[in-house]
Amino acid sequence: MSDESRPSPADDRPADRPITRVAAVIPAAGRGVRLGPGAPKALRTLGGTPMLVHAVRALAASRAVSLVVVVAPPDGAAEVKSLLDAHALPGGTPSGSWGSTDFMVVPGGDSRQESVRLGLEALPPGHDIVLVHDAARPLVPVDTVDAVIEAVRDGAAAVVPALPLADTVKQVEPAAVPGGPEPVVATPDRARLRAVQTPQGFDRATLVRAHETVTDDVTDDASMVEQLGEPVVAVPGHEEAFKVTRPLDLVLAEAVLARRRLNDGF
Ligand SMILES: Nc1ccn([C@@H]2O[C@H](COP(=O)(O)OP(=O)(O)OP(=O)(O)O)[C@@H](O)[C@H]2O)c(=O)n1
Ligand SMILES: C[C@](O)(CO)[C@H](O)COP(=O)(O)O
Repeated sequence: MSDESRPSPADDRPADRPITRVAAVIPAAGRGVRLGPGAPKALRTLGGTPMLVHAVRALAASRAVSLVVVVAPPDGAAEVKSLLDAHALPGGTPSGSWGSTDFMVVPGGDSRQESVRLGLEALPPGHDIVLVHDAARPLVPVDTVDAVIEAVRDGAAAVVPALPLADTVKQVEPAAVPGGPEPVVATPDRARLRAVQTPQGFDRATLVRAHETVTDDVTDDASMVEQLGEPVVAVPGHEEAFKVTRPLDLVLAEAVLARRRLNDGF
């Protein structure tokens, strides 16, 4: 069975635990400059299917996720809506819904942070847990999505999936001339560092407050919650939740998809 259709354990909660509805915001408005010339990154294909469709399927694979808000390129919301309608899950679901997961599309902004904020503003009431997931991480396994949801349901205000580093990391000073040697000033203890992925999961009120309060340009939502002084916890991430950023990442993503298809026999 594929990761896209595998049943999700995230709803197997004890009977006394209240149901908390989960929504996901998928920022997909980036241009993909580092990937090179072409369509906006989220609309480029992997295995013949747009990256964004893989990402929405990955989130919708969790039974806990009842709404996905896709944040499209600023002038591309209608195109993205048509694309998602055309790729709705098999079974003849109505427009705007993939199985038991509804979706909506809103236009994004100039930065990831602004796009996430616009997605959050569009969220209807009734979803108390919000995941934020990069469209550029199309192959995240459902078990990782569910682990993040579980940690928020267990009481964490902010949760990030994260992996230990494979490389030693150096802190450097800027080079004297562009492209020149960069003086190394420190080697942080790798054992205490993590590479952070998405989906990141939040208590909705905390995430909204973070986006209302923090004005610095930051690269992930959890760091905004850190700036509020609220605790953020890391849970194990997954190698297949990597971000498609540069051309070589596309090669890896195609290989992962091909392996899944071989394993699943389709
Ligand atoms: N104005 C922006 C910029 C980024 N993103 C989204 O944020 C996620 C992570 O960003 P990144 O991988 O950096 O994507 P791009 O900004 O498209 O890449 P680049 O920096 O190479 O242009 C992606 O899903 C991207 O679509 C967004 O919604 N709105
Ligand atoms: C949110 C993120 O994917 C966590 O690793 C990352 O920070 C996005 O960074 P980018 O520079 O926008 O690719």
